[in-house]
Amino acid sequence: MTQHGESAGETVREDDEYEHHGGFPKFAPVAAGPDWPRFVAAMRDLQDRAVSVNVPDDVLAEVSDRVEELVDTLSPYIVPEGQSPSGRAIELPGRGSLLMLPWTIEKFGPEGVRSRGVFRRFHLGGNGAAHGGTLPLLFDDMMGMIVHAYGRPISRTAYLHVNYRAITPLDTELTVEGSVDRVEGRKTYVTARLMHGDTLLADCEALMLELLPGQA
Ligand SMILES: CCCCCCCCCCCCCCCC(=O)SCCNC(=O)CCNC(=O)[C@H](O)C(C)(C)COP(=O)(O)OP(=O)(O)OC[C@H]1O[C@@H](n2cnc3c(N)ncnc32)[C@H](O)[C@@H]1OP(=O)(O)O
Repeated sequence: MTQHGESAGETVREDDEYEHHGGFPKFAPVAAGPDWPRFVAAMRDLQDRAVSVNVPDDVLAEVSDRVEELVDTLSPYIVPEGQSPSGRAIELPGRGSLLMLPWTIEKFGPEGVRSRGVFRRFHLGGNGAAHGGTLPLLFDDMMGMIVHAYGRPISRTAYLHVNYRAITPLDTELTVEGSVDRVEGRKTYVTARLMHGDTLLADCEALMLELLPGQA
């Protein structure tokens, strides 16, 4: 058997590598346990605090001890990609993933996807506006979901073009909506718009390329 690489100190065989690395992992939706939403919500609050406080040294030392304890408590439960509820609990804000914007999907189908939510203090760029880098994160995840909801095979973003049309406020309910414009062979062209009421904040066009067999 051909040997391709090392993982966590173990040699990975070709058949294992195909299953875990050589193709895109197969994700299945999951119903997260009752405390997962609470855990993720508390972690989001913690992130907000982490970027917004100015803490006395003694308080910070104590908090750091407790955070390090939490990290140690969770460490034995690390699982491979695709096995955590994170990102797979589609009914939760941000699909239950701390990385994703904590937005809730309102519409999900071949005609398009719409999601609603707020940018929080954690997403602050400058002068009260969302950081410019957080919009592509929102759009890129939307593009993946739009392609998925359209029934296209797993595709990767080849490009993502964002036009920033107006300042994106924090703590303000916004919507993002998009759909497939056209499909040309492996290429799916997708567009989406970020709105505050009737005001266009940003729009985005992406080229999503269907993966070839074996492409990751
Ligand atoms: C669990 C329950 C929940 C379910 C509900 C949620 C679902 C949720 C799903 C999420 C699904 C994941 C979504 C991941 C979305 C990412 O964010 S992926 C991460 C970001 N993207 C990447 O890392 C991609 C990196 N790039 C690559 O891997 C490779 O470049 C690609 C994109 C696979 C393409 O490589 P390739 O297959 O070798 O393609 P190549 O032959 O170069 O080009 C093919 C054609 O596309 C054109 N093309 C390629 N790149 C470009 C470009 N940048 N601009 C213009 N044209 C281009 C070429 O010119 C060529 O055109 P033709 O000559 O055929 O006309």
